[in-house]
Parts: sequence; structure tokens; C-alpha cells
Amino acid sequence: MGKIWLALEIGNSRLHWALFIGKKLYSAWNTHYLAESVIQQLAKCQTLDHLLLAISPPHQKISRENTSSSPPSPLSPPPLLVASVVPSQTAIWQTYPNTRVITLDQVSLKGVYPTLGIDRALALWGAGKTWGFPMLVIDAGTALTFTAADANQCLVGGAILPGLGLQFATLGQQTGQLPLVEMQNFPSLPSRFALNTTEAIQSGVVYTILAGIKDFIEAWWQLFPNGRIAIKGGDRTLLLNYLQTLYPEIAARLIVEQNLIFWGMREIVMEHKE
Ligand SMILES: Nc1ncnc2c1ncn2[C@@H]1O[C@H](COP(=O)(O)OP(=O)(O)O)[C@@H](O)[C@H]1O
Ligand SMILES: CC(C)(COP(=O)(O)O)[C@@H](O)C(=O)NCCC(=O)O
Ligand SMILES: [K+]
Repeated sequence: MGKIWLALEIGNSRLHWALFIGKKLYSAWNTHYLAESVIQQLAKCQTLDHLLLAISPPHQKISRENTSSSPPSPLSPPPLLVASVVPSQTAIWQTYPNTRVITLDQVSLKGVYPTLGIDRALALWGAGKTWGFPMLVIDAGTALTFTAADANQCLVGGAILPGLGLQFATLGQQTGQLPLVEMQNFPSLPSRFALNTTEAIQSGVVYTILAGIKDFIEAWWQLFPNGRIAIKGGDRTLLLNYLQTLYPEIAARLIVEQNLIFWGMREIVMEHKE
């Protein structure tokens, strides 16, 4: 049985977790940020199951059937590999006794610039190494990002804009009269020319994000006709459903994979295998 390790992607909205056993991704899940007190407790967990319980989302216990019949041996804290774009959170996670923060210099992507988000670099690296370069990654997260690399695994570049949730939140919070629109997983698209405020907000945000995605994808295919595209992030399913309605030929060519960053982290672990 391979070495157990935990991967943690710290995004601006929430935490994304993965439990690896060797190079096998065993389980992946999301949680809110954890309180500092909870993080300090993690170091005291005596078994893996206790640790997993502490970092499980409410009502969903992440566990690993004990393959061994023997009682769980006292746990030395498993390695925790952290990729974070939230410096204040990164600092808190340093208190965990066996933390390894992944930094841009550890990602073998070429041509990166110093402030490139580690999440963008790792997702692109994970997608490219899994499905091949040239690769464009769309991350529908707190921010919606486009990040691309060419056939030589060299950064082509990308773009950053407010994600779906951020756009709705900004309209609701920064205006006097607009409601805070929650985007449940609406099966149907709003009317483009809406006749009520809520639908007008949905239309404005959704159609422009979809048009932007289409525009960047067409520009990508102009540059790299055989370029691949992968999409991750909390809004990926919602946006994919809409793309399937509006631009089915584009939707059909998207690789939908939430765990791109974890594939990128695994590449790094395997590259540096002692
Ligand atoms: N359970 C959820 N909690 C938070 N955001 C969610 C959730 N489900 C979907 N989302 C959507 O996903 C977006 C956050 O995407 P995610 O990839 O989780 O963020 P990040 O990696 O930036 O923290 C939010 O803007 C929101 O629209
Ligand atoms: C753009 C991001 C905030 C996206 O993060 P997320 O939406 O996943 O929380 C993150 O990639 C970041 O902090 N980037 C640094 C700037 C750059 O990539 O150029
Ligand atoms: K993200």
C-alpha cells in the first residue's frame, strides 16, 4: 500500500481536499475554511480516520476502509501538500506539523511569470500531463481564469475575470436595489432580454460569461487548432450545461475535471520520488 498523503487547494471561496494513497487519488471533497483551533487539533489526531473526520464536510464522513485487520496504528501526521492563493490561509496551515507548501518554482511549466497563481499553474500542469499539450484550462472558481500552455509545456498566458458567484455578489452588494441572486443549478437559461430584475441580472452575468468563454476558446483554436481544453471549478457544471445549450460543438470538446490541481500535485510528488 503506497504512502498516504493529503492534498489541499486553498481557493478564495473554500478548501479543496484530496486523499492520496501513493499515486492513487482515493477521495476528493470540499470544505469551508477551517478554524485555526480545528487545524491545531489535527496534529493531535491519533488515527487517519480521526484526521479525516476532522477535515470532512458536515454530513459526509471521508473514511478509508481499514485494509489491515490490525487496529489503526498511532498516526504520524500524513504529509499535507498545500497549494494556496490565499496567503492568510497558507500561514494558518503552516501550524500543521507536516505541511509542504507547493510554490511556482516546483511546477515544471516553462515561461511562467512570478505572480502567476499556483492554482492556475498546477491545474494547467495536471491537465497537460494527463491529456497532453497544447492545453487551455478554464477554472470557473471565485475568479474565472483562462490559462494556456503550448506543445513545449511553455506558458502561452491567460486571463482573469470575476467568477459567476462574484458577479452576482457584487451586483447584490454594491447597488441600492438589486437583489443578491443565487445561481442554483438552473436547468434552463434565462431570457436574454429579461422582463424582471432577477432574470435581467442572470441574463447579464450568464450570457456575457458564456460569450467570453466562447470568445477565448475560439481564439485558442485559432492559435492551436489541435489544442485541448479542460474546465474545473465550482461553477463548471452550471456553465457546461449552459454551453451545451448555446454552443454544443464547443461543449462537446471540453474535458470536465474538478481534480486538475491534484493531478498537477501528483506529478510533482512523482517527479521528486526519492
Ligand atoms: N458549495 C459551494 N460553495 C461555494 N461556492 C460554490 C459551491 N458550489 C458552487 N459554488 C460556486 O463555485 C464558485 C467557487 O468555485 P470554487 O472552485 O469552489 O472556488 P475557489 O477554488 O476559488 O475557492 C463560487 O463562485 C460559486 O458560484
Ligand atoms: C486568479 C486567482 C485569484 C484564482 O483563484 P480562485 O478563483 O481559484 O480562488 C488566483 O489564480 C490568483 O491569485 N492568481 C494570481 C495572479 C495571476 O494568476 O496572475
Ligand atoms: K479554483
